[in-house]
Amino acid sequence: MTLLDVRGLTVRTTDGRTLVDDLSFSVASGERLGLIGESGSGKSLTTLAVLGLLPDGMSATGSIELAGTQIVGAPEKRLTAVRGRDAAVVFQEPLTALDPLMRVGRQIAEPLRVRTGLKGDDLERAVAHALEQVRLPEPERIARAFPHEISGGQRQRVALAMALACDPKLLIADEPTTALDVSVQAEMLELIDTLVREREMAVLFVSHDLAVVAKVTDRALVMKDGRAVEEGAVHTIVGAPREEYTRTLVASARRLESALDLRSAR
Ligand SMILES: Nc1ncnc2c1ncn2[C@@H]1O[C@H](COP(=O)(O)OP(=O)(O)OP(=O)(O)O)[C@@H](O)[C@H]1O
Repeated sequence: MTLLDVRGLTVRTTDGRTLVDDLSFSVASGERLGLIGESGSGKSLTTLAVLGLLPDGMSATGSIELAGTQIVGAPEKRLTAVRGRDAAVVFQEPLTALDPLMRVGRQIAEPLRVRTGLKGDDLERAVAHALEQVRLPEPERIARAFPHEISGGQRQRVALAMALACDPKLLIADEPTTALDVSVQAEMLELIDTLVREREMAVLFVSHDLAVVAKVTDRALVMKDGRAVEEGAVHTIVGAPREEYTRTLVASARRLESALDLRSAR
């Protein structure tokens, strides 16, 4: 069953620049699609459009159907109902999602309360459980902390716990490991992979890094200058890229990988 169906999506600025150009793709329930492309290719704007979160001065045309709801042109009330329940997002920078002045536990409690109706001690236990699920040690301590009192990797886990709190059908992950130290990137990727598999959740995974996309997704869509260049199974894209641009991405991922191998061998 199709969960997300994007047809002819075009994002323009009010001064007439086209940043996403006639893009079409779909994601089935439980499927994992990677959006890959260099910086500026339009990946983030595409995911923001899916959530109806385009910045001021930009508008979308075309069609985005998410779990049966038309997002393009939808009133804010309809978008609020969709966010969290049908699709939730983890951004590159966890502080985007977190309120700096609110304790972590309260930030997770709010979406949990809305979805489950839990209160008091039950809600507190559910918060601790949500923190344990993203493998945070000492959940009670983390729940009492403010975002600046925990590490970047822990903050990203908290942002993931918030995104998962409403049990969305689609998780959008926009470069979720890019801002993290290399040492915790692999752990975070593994965690996202495990949690979405357990929940049979669909994923739209955005990255400029083909190696990362290959780890978490089944299919990938390659974007360049706001357009789709190539789409297919990840192993086909990596093993036999058809387009010149994709070949360049694959080659640079290989170069990086071998450079890292050389470094770790030292
Ligand atoms: N708020 C904005 N105002 C004007 N132009 C923007 C804005 N946000 C993005 N753009 C432009 O839109 C294009 C696509 O940006 P987008 O952020 O979607 O790319 P991306 O592929 O996600 O790259 P990155 O990984 O660097 O975020 C770029 O040319 C960018 O400069």
